[in-house]
Amino acid sequence: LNLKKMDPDMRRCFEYLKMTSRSFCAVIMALDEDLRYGVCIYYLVLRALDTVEDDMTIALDTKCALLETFYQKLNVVGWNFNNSKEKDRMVLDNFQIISSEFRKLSPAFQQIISGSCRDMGSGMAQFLKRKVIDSMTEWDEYCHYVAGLVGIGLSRLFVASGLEEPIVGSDERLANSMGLFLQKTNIIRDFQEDTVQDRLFWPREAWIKYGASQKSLLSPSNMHNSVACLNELVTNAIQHIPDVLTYLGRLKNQSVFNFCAIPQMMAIATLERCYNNPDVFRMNVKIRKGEAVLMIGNSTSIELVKEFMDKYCLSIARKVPENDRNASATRVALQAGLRNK
Ligand SMILES: O=C(O)CO[C@@H](C(=O)O)[C@@H](OCCCCCc1ccc2ccccc2c1)C(=O)NCCCCCc1ccc2ccccc2c1
Ligand SMILES: [Mg+2]
Ligand SMILES: [Mg+2]
Repeated sequence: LNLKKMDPDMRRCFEYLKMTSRSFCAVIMALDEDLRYGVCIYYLVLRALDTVEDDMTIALDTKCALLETFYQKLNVVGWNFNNSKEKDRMVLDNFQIISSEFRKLSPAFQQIISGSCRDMGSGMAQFLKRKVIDSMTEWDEYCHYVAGLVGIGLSRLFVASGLEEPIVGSDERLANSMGLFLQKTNIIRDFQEDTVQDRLFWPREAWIKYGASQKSLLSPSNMHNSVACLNELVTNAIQHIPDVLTYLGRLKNQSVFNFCAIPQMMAIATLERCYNNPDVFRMNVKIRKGEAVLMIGNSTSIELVKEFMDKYCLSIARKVPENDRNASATRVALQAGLRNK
């Protein structure tokens, strides 16, 4: 990456990427040239939008209006937002740098990124007004807005760049599943830290069978039920694996494949660590660094990815408790993931 040749504003955008994304920075930097710039700006624009969504100090009506109109700020020269208290507020404080680089992208890239931001902002506003996520269908809907749309937008960027075939961008169900698998894994893993901050992302239709409220799953006396609820949500998430493998199998460009495969590998490894694990209710369960490094080196072909996927699905299958009420559903979901050999 030739930081010398790059204009100073774009250099600053890569700095913001490094500082606000632990898990996506390296894989974005590894993308082929023009995709790298477009995806970096795409990330920063949506991270800025998400930082507004996450900021509990912004009044509800102010926040909803800002989320719904945020995409228009991409064309307001000099606009930024410096009232955020969030950890990633630097992308809002310096939004005018990000939007100035956005306006240098190709019209095709600009249209994809702006449309994605518009749809995500309106979906986020919709869910802010609902307060809780009720049914499993609403869980899929929320994850569609905050992550499925990213999979769809990225797929369109891959096609617009000429590096991937049209079907990658037109099959929105598979692209959506790429996002849902990642976001559901995050929501499952982040349960403890989200719940103590009163951020409720676990669907009521699931936890209502195991406790009086999402918070009640934190109480040690309820641990058997809490773990059963956790296992039910992991079972729901692994149902996206066949779509993920089909999507990855269609990719032709090596840098695009690595960019798409590595986050999915991190997700299945995280789900394997979370499954049937009471630590999820005490701390943020992380995969071991060595394991992550091993996966990154071995996620370069669909055959290797399928081998890794099988390894983790078998490891989860070995942990399924006989008396878990979802045991058979979990085994069926794991079989579907394995059958995709
Ligand atoms: O605040 C935090 O630190 C975490 O926030 C989570 C939340 O608030 O729920 C939550 O915020 C979601 C709203 C903003 C989405 C920002 C994003 C993320 C990754 C990208 C990767 C490439 C390009 C653009 C991207 C945009 C979050 O970051 N969840 C992590 C999972 C999101 C996955 C997005 C995604 C979807 C499909 C993909 C397909 C291939 C490769 C990467 C993919 C990445
Ligand atoms: Mg966030
Ligand atoms: Mg958020």
